[in-house]
Parts: sequence; C-alpha cells; structure tokens
Amino acid sequence: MRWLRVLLLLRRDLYALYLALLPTLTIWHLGQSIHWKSGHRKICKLYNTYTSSSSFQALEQHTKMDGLLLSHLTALLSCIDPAEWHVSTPIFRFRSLLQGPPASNDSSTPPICPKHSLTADFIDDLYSRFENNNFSIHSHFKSYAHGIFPDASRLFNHSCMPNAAVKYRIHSHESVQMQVVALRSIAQGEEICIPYLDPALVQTRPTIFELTYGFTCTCPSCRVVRDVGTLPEPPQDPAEFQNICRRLGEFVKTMGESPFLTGNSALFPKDLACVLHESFITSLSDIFSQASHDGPHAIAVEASETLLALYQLIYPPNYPQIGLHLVERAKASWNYLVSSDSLSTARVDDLKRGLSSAVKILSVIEPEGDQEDGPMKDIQMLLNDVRTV
Ligand SMILES: C[S@@+](CC[C@H](N)C(=O)[O-])C[C@H]1O[C@@H](n2cnc3c(N)ncnc32)[C@H](O)[C@@H]1O
Repeated sequence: MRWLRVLLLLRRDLYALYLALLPTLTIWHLGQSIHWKSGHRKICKLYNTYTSSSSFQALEQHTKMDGLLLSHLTALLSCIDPAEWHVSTPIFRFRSLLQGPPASNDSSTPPICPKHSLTADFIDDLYSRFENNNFSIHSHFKSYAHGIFPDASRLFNHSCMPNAAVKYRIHSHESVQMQVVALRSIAQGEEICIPYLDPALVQTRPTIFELTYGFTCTCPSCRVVRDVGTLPEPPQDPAEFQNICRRLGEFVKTMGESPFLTGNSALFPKDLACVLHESFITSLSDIFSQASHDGPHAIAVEASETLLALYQLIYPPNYPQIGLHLVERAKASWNYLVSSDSLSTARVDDLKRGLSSAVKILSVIEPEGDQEDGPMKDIQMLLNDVRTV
C-alpha cells in the first residue's frame, strides 16, 4: 500500500477548545459563530472570578484544564437550541461516545464558569466522557490544554505499539487542527491505533487503562510484558547496572524487529526484564540530563546510547520520541567532541548519521505544534556546527 502520510485532517469537529494556559480563551466552532460569540461572552465576563476562586484553585492542574473545557462546552451548548442537536452534530456524536469506567467517574464534576441553562445531571453526563475520550493538545510534548474531538474519539482505539500518532497545528489566530499521522505503511483492513499515553509507562499503563479507560490492552507489547511477569528492580551496583546497559545495547543492535512490536516474548532475553522497570528509564534519564548539563560528557553520551536502545525496544519505528532523543544524543556527542583533546572522525561520522536518522524519523510527523521550539531548528544548528570541523 502506498505510504499514507497524513491520514486525516480532523477539522470538522465542532469543539476544539484550547484553553488552560491561554489567558484569552478560544473556542473553535465551525459555522456557528453567533453561538460562539454569545458563549464567549458568557465566559469572558466571569473568567477572572472563576479562575481565581478557591474552588478552582484547589483543583489539580489536569482537572483545572477539564474545568475550563467544560465551562466552554456548557457556555456553547447554552446558546444552542437543543432542537438543533440532531444526529449529524458533533455534540450528538460526543454524547454517543463510551463513558469512562466507574472508577474514572468517581471524582465529582469540577466547578464551571458560566451561568448556564443545563441541568447538573446533563453536565455530569458530559463530564463522564472527558477522561477516556478527550485529548491533551501538545506541542513537542509540551501540553497546552485539553480538547474535544468527537470524530477522533470515535475512530481511534489505543495501542502501545501504535501505527499512527496525533499531532496538532497551533498557530495564533487560527483554529487548532488535529492531524493523525501514519508512522508506517498501513495495510488495508488493519486497524489504525494511536497511543493514549506514553508507551514507556510499561508498569503503570495497565492500571491507567483499567481505571481511566476501562479496558485491558492486548497489543503485542502488552502481551510480551505480561509474559515477562513481575519486573525486577535494576541493579543498584554501578558495575552491574553498566553491564545491563551494555547487554541492552548489544541485544537491540542485533534484534532485527523488536519483540514488543511482533509480540514474540520468546525473543526477549529474561535477564533484561529489569530494563522494563520504570525506575530504569528514570535513573538513566537523570544520569543523562545531569551529565549533559554538568559533564562528564562521556557519561552523557553513554547514557544517551542506552536510552536510545531502550526507546528502540519499546517504541515502534518512526515514533517521534526516538527522533527527539536522537537530537538530544547528538547534542551530547557534540559537547563531548568539542571538549575532547582530539576530534575523532568516527564520532563525527556517528553524529552525522544520528542527525540524519533524526531527520528521517521526525519528517514523518513534523511540522507540529507551535513550531517555536521545533527540533528541526536544533538539527540545522548542529549540522552547521558539525560542518565547521
Ligand atoms: C476514545 S474511545 C475509542 C473509540 C471507542 N472504541 C468507540 O467505539 O467509541 C476510548 C474507549 O475505547 C475503548 N478502547 C480503546 N482502545 C482500546 C483497546 N486497545 N482495547 C479495548 N478497548 C479499547 C475503551 O473503552 C476506551 O475507554
């Protein structure tokens, strides 16, 4: 099948609400600007009082975003005659989505902003679909707000080895646009799945699926994790920890396709089970960021190699996190190079190869988000630096 890059442009959803961190609240509302203007007015007048109220301030950041989103939704719906909510409207589609499991609906509906004409039961009913259907609008992993995209919620199930990923176009004075991008060729009839959360959360993800989404994931990655069983903690002893890092690097270099992609747990060496323990990635990331910042740069390069191996094991090919990490790894290599007494040609070549892989992977999903801190800019700067040696 032909490489299908952008699968869908989900512009037709009625409510793409991108709020939270933006002081001026915006709602995207195709073709019903009169309703939007009156909904906007309802929110604007009370916005400061609402966001500075003690009940709003007491909420967790995540629930604050939900409260803002729900405020916009109720403001908007209060301006539309329910007789207009027929089958083809996004609100009808939104209300036809699955509700979250009882556990995710345990917490009460957050306080909302506008005066509205909707009943408490109706608002609870809307909110019961938030947790397992809404999206976190992000730009290069920086989260901006929560958004409702009923068509995308209807269409896409989750996989920890997804064949597609969600990105957003965020530009001032434009509606936020969601795009679903294929990470590889997708055969006719194959289900298109996106990740609902970071697949690297190997240990916590089953609980999140159960409590927030109400399902047990049966993707190839989860099958392998289940077969591996209880995950041992990574060794505390530095020499043993290093040995595991080396073993992981060797395994990934020779594995061909990841066992987590194919679901074949027999191919995953049992002595590497501890690399799936979430403390392994945390320790490595800490070592990497500290050494990248303060040195020694050789340690940063070493940690970045192991992180790359881990990402190649647990993420699907072309996953953006791999591309972004390749850029960070190249920065560490560059710092190491310029702080060394002599320039190693092999290391310069490796750096160039790493950047070229980063470009290949990131080109699948880029450009995305607000573009301000796009990794392509960093790559270009590094390539310019490398050309000078
Ligand atoms: C955003 S909706 C996805 C679309 C949904 N299947 C539908 O028909 O409307 C999220 C819900 O879909 C179900 N779901 C998503 N991914 C799943 C998966 N991999 N296995 C089983 N159920 C899944 C869960 O019930 C989850 O709460």
